[in-house]
Amino acid sequence: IMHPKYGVDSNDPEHLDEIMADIDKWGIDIFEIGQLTNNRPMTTVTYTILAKRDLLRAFNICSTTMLNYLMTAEDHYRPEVPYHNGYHAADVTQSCHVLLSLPALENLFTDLEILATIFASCIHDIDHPGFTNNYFITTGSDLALMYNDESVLENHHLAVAFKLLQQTDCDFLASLPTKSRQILRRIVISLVLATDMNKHMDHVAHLKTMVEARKLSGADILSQENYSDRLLILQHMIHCADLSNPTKPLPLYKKWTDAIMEEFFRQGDAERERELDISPMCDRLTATVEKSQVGFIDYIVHPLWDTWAELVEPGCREIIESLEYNRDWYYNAVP
Ligand SMILES: COc1ccc(-c2ccn(CCC(=O)N3CCOCC3)n2)cc1OC1CCCC1
Ligand SMILES: [Mg+2]
Ligand SMILES: [Zn+2]
Repeated sequence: IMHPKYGVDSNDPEHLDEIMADIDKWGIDIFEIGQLTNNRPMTTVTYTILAKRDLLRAFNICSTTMLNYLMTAEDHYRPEVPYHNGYHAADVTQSCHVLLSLPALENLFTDLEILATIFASCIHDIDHPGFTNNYFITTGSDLALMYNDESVLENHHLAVAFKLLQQTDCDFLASLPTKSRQILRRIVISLVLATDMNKHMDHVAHLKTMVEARKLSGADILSQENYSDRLLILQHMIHCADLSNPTKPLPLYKKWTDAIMEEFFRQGDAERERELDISPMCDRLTATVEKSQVGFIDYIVHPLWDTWAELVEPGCREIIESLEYNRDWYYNAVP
């Protein structure tokens, strides 16, 4: 069967063609893709990337099965959640796609590692309820009980994503040899677990160590055959993509900020309702949105991207410049 060009139907195919021409570019408008595909940004972006990278052919993946899986997975993102929905999944997937194509990373990863990274990105927040790990832990939720307070949401995203493969005509990995399936599953698990903010400091430290060691040994940083270093780079990559909003063109960044703040405020509303302490930045009555973004950039996003830039230099220069421009904009917008 022939499928639509990007895997999904569009109310305005010409316009979608124009937007999707920028699929390899940092700063593509994910919101517009969603509007042109009846809220299917994740399926549209992921299918297009897999097809463009020839990964469907490389692994003999049936397009119909791939689209069944992607549509079902996208249906398991919650549209009522302001930030952690299918739009964010599409954004992280497309961002990883661009980072995978950086010149410094050319020919470094195997097709299986690339497939795993794109799969991990598109499902990395699946069935996100719109509350943080901390909320589930402090409220003694079943989810926290299930995962013993350890990367609760990230473990849930992984379990849901792999469970969906058992649905009829959704197992797009069926054609992979068992060994490849096991390797892919191992990579996907470690990448989604790497998106837990609690792992952030260890990640940055670990990558810094690796970059320093490579510099000292004089070896070209990115010519290693060593699997664990390649996995470390992919973990850092998906974490950078997950925290890439402040590096995007300002109009997009501001939309992401509005969305995450609304999600945080709804958590704050629930905490106020339940007479719990209101989490930082979650109180809509006292929040300082601009100041919070400046702090987020200075303490989290900039150090993370600086470490990444050192690894892939000079491929990240525009991204860092965009981040610094946006930081100044929010700094000057502080009331
Ligand atoms: C555009 O703004 C943001 C975009 C992304 C993030 C962000 C932080 C960590 N992640 C990774 C997922 C995670 O671990 N989370 C999800 C957010 O809540 C904390 C646990 N994502 C935060 C953002 O702003 C926050 C609100 C004001 C300053 C910080
Ligand atoms: Mg997450
Ligand atoms: Zn995420």
